[in-house]
Amino acid sequence: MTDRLAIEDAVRAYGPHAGVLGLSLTVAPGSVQALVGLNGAGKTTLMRAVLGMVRLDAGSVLIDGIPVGAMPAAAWARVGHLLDRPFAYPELDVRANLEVAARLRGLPAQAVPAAVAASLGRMGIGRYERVRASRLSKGNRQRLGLSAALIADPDLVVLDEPTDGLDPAGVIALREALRERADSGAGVLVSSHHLDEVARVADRISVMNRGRIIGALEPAEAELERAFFELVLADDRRHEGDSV
Ligand SMILES: Nc1ncnc2c1ncn2[C@@H]1O[C@H](COP(=O)(O)OP(=O)(O)OP(=O)(O)O)[C@@H](O)[C@H]1O
Repeated sequence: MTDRLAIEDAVRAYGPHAGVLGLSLTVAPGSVQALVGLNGAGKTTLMRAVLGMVRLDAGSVLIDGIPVGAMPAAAWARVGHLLDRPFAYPELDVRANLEVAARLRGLPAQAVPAAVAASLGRMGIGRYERVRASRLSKGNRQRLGLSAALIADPDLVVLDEPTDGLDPAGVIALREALRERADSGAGVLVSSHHLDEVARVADRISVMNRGRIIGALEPAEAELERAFFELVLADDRRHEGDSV
C-alpha cells in the first residue's frame, strides 16, 4: 500500500545543527505519526517541506506517491494542514470561513452545507458560527483553523502543535477528529510538545533533535518524559564540542 507520506533523506539545512538534516519518515494510511522535539529541533521546517513551503536541499517528499513539487491542485485539496497561526478571513464569520475553506478544498457547492455543519459540530464552534473570525478568542481561532483543515476529510493531515491554545475540551475534540480521520484511512502527521497528549492519539512517536530523528517512544510507555530526555541528552552528548 502506498504511504500517505514518504520522506526520504530530506535535507533543508540552516546550519550544522539547524533545519532538517537527513531525515526519513513514513506515514501509512490509517496511522497517526507524532513528532516530538525541543524548540528548534526542526519539526516546523520538516512540515514546511512536506507542504512544499520550503524547497529541500536534498532528498524527497512524496504524498500518496507523488513528489510534492509535481502535485496537481486536486491532490493538494486532499491535504489538510495547519502551521503557524491559523488562517482565517478576519471579516468573515466562522460559517463563511468554513464555506470558503470547503470550496477551496474542492467540495462541490451542494456538499458544502453538510460539511460545514459537521465541521462546526466536530470542533464545538457551532455557537460562534455568526461571529467574525477577528473577534474569536485564541482557542476558538485555533478550533476554526483546525475545522478548516479537516473540513474536506483529507487523506493526509499535517498539523504543527495543533493543541496550542486549546482548552481540554478542544484537545479531546481534536484527538477524536484525528482518530476518526486515521480510522477512515488517512495518514496524520502531528507535532507537539505535550508527550502525554500525543501518546493518547499517536500510533508512533518519533523524537527529533538537531534536525534528525533520533529514536522513537512507545505510546504506552509509563515514563515518556524520562525516555524522551534520555534520547535527547544522549544525542546532545554525542554532539558535544560540535560547532553550533
Ligand atoms: N528560515 C530560516 N532561516 C534560518 N534558520 C531557520 C529558518 N527556519 C528555521 N530555522 C532554524 O532551524 C531550526 C529548526 O527550526 P524549526 O522551527 O523547524 O524548529 P521546531 O522544532 O519547529 O521548533 P519549535 O518547537 O520551537 O517550534 C532552528 O534552529 C531555527 O532557528
